Amino acid sequence: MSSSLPLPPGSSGLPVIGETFGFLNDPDFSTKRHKQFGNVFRTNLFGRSTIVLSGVDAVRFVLLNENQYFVISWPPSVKTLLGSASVPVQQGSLHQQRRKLLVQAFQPRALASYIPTMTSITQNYLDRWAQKETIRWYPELRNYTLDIACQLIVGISSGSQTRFGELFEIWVKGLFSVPLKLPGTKFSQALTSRQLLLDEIERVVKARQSQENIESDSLSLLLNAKDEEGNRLSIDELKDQVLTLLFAGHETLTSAIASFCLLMAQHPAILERLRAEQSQFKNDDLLTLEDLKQMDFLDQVLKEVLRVVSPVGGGFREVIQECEFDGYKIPKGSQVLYEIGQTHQDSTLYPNPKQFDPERFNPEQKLEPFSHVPFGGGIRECLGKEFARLEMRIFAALLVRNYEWELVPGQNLDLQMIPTPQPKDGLQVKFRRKAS
Ligand code: HEM
Repeated sequence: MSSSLPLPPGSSGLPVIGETFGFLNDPDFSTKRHKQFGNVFRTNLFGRSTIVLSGVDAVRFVLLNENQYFVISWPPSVKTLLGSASVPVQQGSLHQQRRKLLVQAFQPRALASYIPTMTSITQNYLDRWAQKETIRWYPELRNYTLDIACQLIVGISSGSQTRFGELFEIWVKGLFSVPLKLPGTKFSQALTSRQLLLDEIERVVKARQSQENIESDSLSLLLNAKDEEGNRLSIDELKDQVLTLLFAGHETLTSAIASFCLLMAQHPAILERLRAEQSQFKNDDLLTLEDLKQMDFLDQVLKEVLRVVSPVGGGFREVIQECEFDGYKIPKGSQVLYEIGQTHQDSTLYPNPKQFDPERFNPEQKLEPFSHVPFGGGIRECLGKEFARLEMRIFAALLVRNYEWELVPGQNLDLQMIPTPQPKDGLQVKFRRKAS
């Protein structure tokens, strides 16, 4: 019986705040504790007793026992600001039904229809950067991914330059904050922005409903999507889902693309191999799904980027039934954190884990299930995984074909980890079009 087993080793830290401060501020918080205690340790985060689990067995255990031992758990600020209808917040059968509906915006046909828009926004940004010489790339990349998300998810052009983009940034800043509804707090500002964003989404939805020609974006697909009983999403639910997709599709992708840019600047031989692969394709900027599928080395490189710097560090779950892992009791009512980034650094899975080596993902190497989980897994696997992979491939292909960039010396390239990993000084580069 698990009740007689010991709790995992670790410390609860200070009263109330536990070890939250260290978790948020020390990039080696988990590494130190795993070294001392092994793959499982106990701590206290965000006011809750938390068990942190790392490694392939732990990830499999958590992700395959969703709804049996674990359910999704979000800090109160995230839950309120995403909205009760948002798919990452929903649980049980409703969650599964809603996923089936939303997944229609990410089917291969839908993805293929997104390629021209992704390509032209990418090309516009690349041309603009080439005229600037030196850029602080991270904020530019945030605008870039937001523009693509706004265009393809709600049909709003140049979103980052609009009032919608401004409101969105305020809303994002409140997501992981203390949920105090006092004037001036990040949380109340975000709540106000949420309402204004929902109003704007409603306006777009209503305009779309009265429009004859169908746009090629997720909103059109979601407006028409039906569940098994033939029901469509209500307008209130649609608004929450659209806001969620905008968020999920923006921060994570910015981090992933920026890591690609940084790692390629630091690994010129790999960049040269990528350029050689791209030279096999027609350089007319008209990418097709077929071309993208044949970029095998690029695919390996992007997998290694997501391993070395995982945009999402892990996922929180609440324990709904006491269970056992690795000889320890996992008590009901506590929360668990399954770790993605730490699992990707496990030297038994990835020898010399700090080294950037795309050959780890050579198709001849057999990958153990749940050892490479940048997009999570099980019934909550990332809904936008293929959208993200598509955007990353388009960006990377167009970038390496025609442009070169070098890191401005003297900047701090250490990563700030929250909310997603990003170079502390914003990734400053000299950028230009390659001489042909
Ligand atoms: C490189 C980019 C991305 C990464 C690394 C990533 C990673 C993840 C991870 C790890 C999860 C699961 C979290 C958990 O288990 O608690 C997740 C869930 C999710 N992702 Fe992504 N994501 C990315 C891009 C996107 C995009 C582009 C979209 C949509 C346009 C998206 C939509 C979602 C949604 C809706 C969920 C919740 C699924 C559910 O709860 O059923 N993601 N993502």
